[in-house]
Amino acid sequence: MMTLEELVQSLRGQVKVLEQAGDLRVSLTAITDDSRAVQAGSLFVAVKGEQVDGHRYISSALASGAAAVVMQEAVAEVDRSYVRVADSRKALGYLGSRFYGDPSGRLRMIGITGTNGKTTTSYVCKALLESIGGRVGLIGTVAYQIGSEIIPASHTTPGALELQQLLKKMVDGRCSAAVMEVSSHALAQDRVSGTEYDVAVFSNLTQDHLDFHKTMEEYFQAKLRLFTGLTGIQKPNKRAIVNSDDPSGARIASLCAVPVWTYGIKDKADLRAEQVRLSLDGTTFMAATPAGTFPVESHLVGEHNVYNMLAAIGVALHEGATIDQVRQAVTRVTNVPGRFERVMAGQPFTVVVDYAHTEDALVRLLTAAQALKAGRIITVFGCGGDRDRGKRPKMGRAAVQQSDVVILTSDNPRTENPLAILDEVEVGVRDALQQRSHVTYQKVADRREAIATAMRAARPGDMVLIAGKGHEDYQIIGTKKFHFDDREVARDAIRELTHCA
Ligand SMILES: CC(=O)N[C@H]1[C@@H](OP(=O)(O)OP(=O)(O)OC[C@H]2O[C@@H](n3ccc(=O)[nH]c3=O)[C@H](O)[C@@H]2O)O[C@H](CO)[C@@H](O)[C@@H]1O[C@H](C)C(=O)N[C@@H](C)C(=O)N[C@H](CCC(=O)O)C(=O)O
Ligand SMILES: Nc1ncnc2c1ncn2[C@@H]1O[C@H](COP(=O)(O)OP(=O)(O)OP(=O)(O)O)[C@@H](O)[C@H]1O
Ligand SMILES: N[C@H](CCC[C@H](N)C(=O)O)C(=O)O
Ligand SMILES: [Mg+2]
Repeated sequence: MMTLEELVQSLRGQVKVLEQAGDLRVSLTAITDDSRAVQAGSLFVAVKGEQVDGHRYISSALASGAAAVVMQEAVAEVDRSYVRVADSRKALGYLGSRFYGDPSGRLRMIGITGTNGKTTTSYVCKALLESIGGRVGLIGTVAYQIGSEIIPASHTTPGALELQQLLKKMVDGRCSAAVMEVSSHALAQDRVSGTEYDVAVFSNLTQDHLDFHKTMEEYFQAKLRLFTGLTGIQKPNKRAIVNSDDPSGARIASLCAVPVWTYGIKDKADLRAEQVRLSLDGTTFMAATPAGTFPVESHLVGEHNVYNMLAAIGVALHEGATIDQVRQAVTRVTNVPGRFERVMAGQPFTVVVDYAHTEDALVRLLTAAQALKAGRIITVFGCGGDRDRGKRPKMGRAAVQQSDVVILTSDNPRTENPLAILDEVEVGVRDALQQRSHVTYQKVADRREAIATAMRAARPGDMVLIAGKGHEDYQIIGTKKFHFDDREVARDAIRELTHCA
């Protein structure tokens, strides 16, 4: 058990303590920022959220037996020990880290940020680091993994306390390193305060999440925090690994005060891919790195994955992997769930499920498909509700620009009217159709029906791309989650074809 005094020491130099009252030696059994989870002896941290203000729940937390409160606002009715700080959301991560034994200080911590490529890079990174020896934990969009334990992910980057709990589990589970995706939401909301990274990776920055960040500059500044945050950390041998083919990457490299390795294909980067050969079964290239130049053979498809591999190779080399370890481990990565995942059910055409849900991702997916296709490209996609509306027409345009058949459908409509979302995507579709009038276009709001329509339209040699939901095994309509898996639905639709034939 820990006292409030011990916990508050973790804020020193990080978050200003404005006021304290009561006995700070009070022992705390748990820590939470959710009044509904308070038990006798808990510390309740009142956080101002995006939806509600946690200070409103202080009385309820006290009624449930909270032993102490950390808060930002002066609240009159607190009759227990309390500490008032300048920023309770930022404090939450530091307090959590201390409560769970500063786990990030006991692991090699790899943080990966950027609009696209984080999940893929994290999977490759985990495989590469495991080749050095030792267990490697993983936190990201698809799942949280601690050894053989796999916890379905609620967020790409969990909330501050859940994150510290997971990292503690990794320490307890004798992991030597943790690879994690760090979303821009997490950086903006201080979910990773108190987490000390050894290596930070930047993949790229293109439009997404402008519902939350408002401008691209604000979005960039959120990503940048992962890199400027490295400076204040005491760990030895820190490094930033940054895609210098992306203009924002070059900017991050110039603003980062720790040693940097750049990576890229176009640029004269520290880690470079040369002689890239793409095929539907995988990719080969020569990796020119600070440790030497060597051939890489991978099952991952598309040029965008060359970037993801270079980033992961950079991390592994920095962490001490040998070239042989890297080469063997890269080849062992067969597939990242829902990323260019082939569905093979005996059909005479190619079916790919992919998580492209931004304009740039869709362009990269279609570019890969264009280079590898034998017949036409049939693209089924939509855009998520309650998310950045600005990306909708752009994705519509991108789909038409590189497909032969476009079937516009629903992604996760959430609380929006699905048809209204389609209308917004359609603005871009119609715009691009003016130049590409040969493209066949349909709108099928029901995703299952849209996938079946694509399968019926496919001829031998065609490539059907089902984009946007990747590994997701659900569809969110309104506030309800229904079971829905593009891969399963595609397989069912193919089976229907053979039944009807
Ligand atoms: C917009 C957003 O990011 N919101 C996140 C945010 O919640 P919030 O600030 O809105 O919290 P709130 O509901 O206002 O509550 C404020 C405080 O009051 C407390 N409270 C609330 C009610 C109550 O009865 N008692 C109580 O004490 C809450 O526990 C909280 O401490 O902080 C929460 C905890 O960290 C997150 O769960 C929540 O994610 C929401 C559900 C979400 O959908 N987020 C998505 C957009 C997201 O985070 N996505 C990113 C990026 C995805 C990617 O690109 O890969 C991700 O990392 O997943
Ligand atoms: N390096 C890359 N650059 C651009 N697009 C990419 C890159 N890597 C993958 N993509 C595309 O983006 C999609 C999402 O990739 P991935 O899941 O690895 O990224 P992410 O950053 O984790 O995404 P999210 O933030 O949604 O979790 C892929 O399915 C692919 O279409
Ligand atoms: N982490 C991303 C995932 C989007 C996936 C897409 N299927 C959607 O629902 O929009 C987000 O929450 O914006
Ligand atoms: Mg991800």
